[in-house]
Amino acid sequence: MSESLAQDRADDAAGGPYVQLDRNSWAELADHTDIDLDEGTLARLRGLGDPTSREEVEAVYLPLTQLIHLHMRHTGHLYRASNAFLGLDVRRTPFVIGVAGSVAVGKSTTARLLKELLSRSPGRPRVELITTDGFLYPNAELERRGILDRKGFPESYDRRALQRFVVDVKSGMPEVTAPVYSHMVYDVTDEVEVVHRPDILIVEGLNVLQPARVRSNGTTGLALSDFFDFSVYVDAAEQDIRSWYLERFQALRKTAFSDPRSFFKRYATMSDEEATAFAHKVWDEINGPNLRLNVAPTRPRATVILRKGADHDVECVRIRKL
Ligand SMILES: Nc1ncnc2c1ncn2[C@@H]1O[C@H](COP(=O)(O)OP(=O)(O)O)[C@@H](O)[C@H]1O
Ligand SMILES: CC(C)(COP(=O)(O)O)[C@@H](O)C(=O)NCCC(=O)O
Repeated sequence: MSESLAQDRADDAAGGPYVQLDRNSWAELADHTDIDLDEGTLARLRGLGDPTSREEVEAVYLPLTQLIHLHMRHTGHLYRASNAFLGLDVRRTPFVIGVAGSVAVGKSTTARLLKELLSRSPGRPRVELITTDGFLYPNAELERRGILDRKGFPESYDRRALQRFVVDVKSGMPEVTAPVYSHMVYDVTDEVEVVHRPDILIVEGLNVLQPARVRSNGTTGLALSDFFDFSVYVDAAEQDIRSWYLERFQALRKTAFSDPRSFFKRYATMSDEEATAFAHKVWDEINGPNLRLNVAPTRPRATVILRKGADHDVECVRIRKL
């Protein structure tokens, strides 16, 4: 048994803050209302190599959408009542959802599915999604700081700018811009994304559940997750995530890497052995250590943990009850 699974079991035995439901018990919670995704839409939302099926959407993502909707309704009531008590004339505050997990675990598919399903839920809320990679420091700055081989580690992001972005959206600013990262050029671009007062903002990224940093004087500030109303951690065993990463790397060689503009274009023409050795190295020296040191330790901070099995299907769901 892995250390983290053993810890989960110990937490359960001690009556910990989560309730764990297996896939079937979780699926039964859905009331099978009107939300449906056709195969074409689902194909558009899936990440490369991600096999998420309609059955998975129904069994896992519909109950999750309903649970989020419930939280959203009650959070809305609470804000309104609290603002009335304080005599504040504030517009509705966007409901912010964080989606965290390792590189290659399938966070993007989860985030895109939630965006689509939530926007079809009662009241048809306007949902916007941003990924945190736009807030990575540009390669030149990472190089200046000596951390170009630490892309994805917490220190490789402009955390202050990311937090400012979420605070600005949450405080109702009419237009808030976020920088855009390109996997193709392997760097932050000059493009920006503009978020216009959504009802729901989804923030997806490796480190969105990181706790606040301790300042040199021993005090702590606010963390990005202090502005989340709900969060999802997409979880799986590291050996499974590692093999999804390696398979995706091979698939990218035949697709994105063969574009002459791709930063990785030399891996498209390299021998299989050399390319595989490179992908192993990136996992073993960057993404694996980042998962173990920084990403996985934030898992207990999530409202919901989706635990995937080796076939990518969610096997069980843990929900914070306290
Ligand atoms: N080098 C790359 N070139 C093009 N697309 C990539 C590259 N690396 C990752 N991607 C794509 O970027 C998205 C985000 O990947 P990642 O950060 O690993 O998160 P996750 O797999 O959890 O969604 C995925 O859709 C993936 O297919
Ligand atoms: C861009 C990422 C850091 C993910 O960023 P996120 O949107 O999760 O903030 C990751 O997908 C990645 O490309 N890591 C780089 C590992 C490497 O140096 O190749």
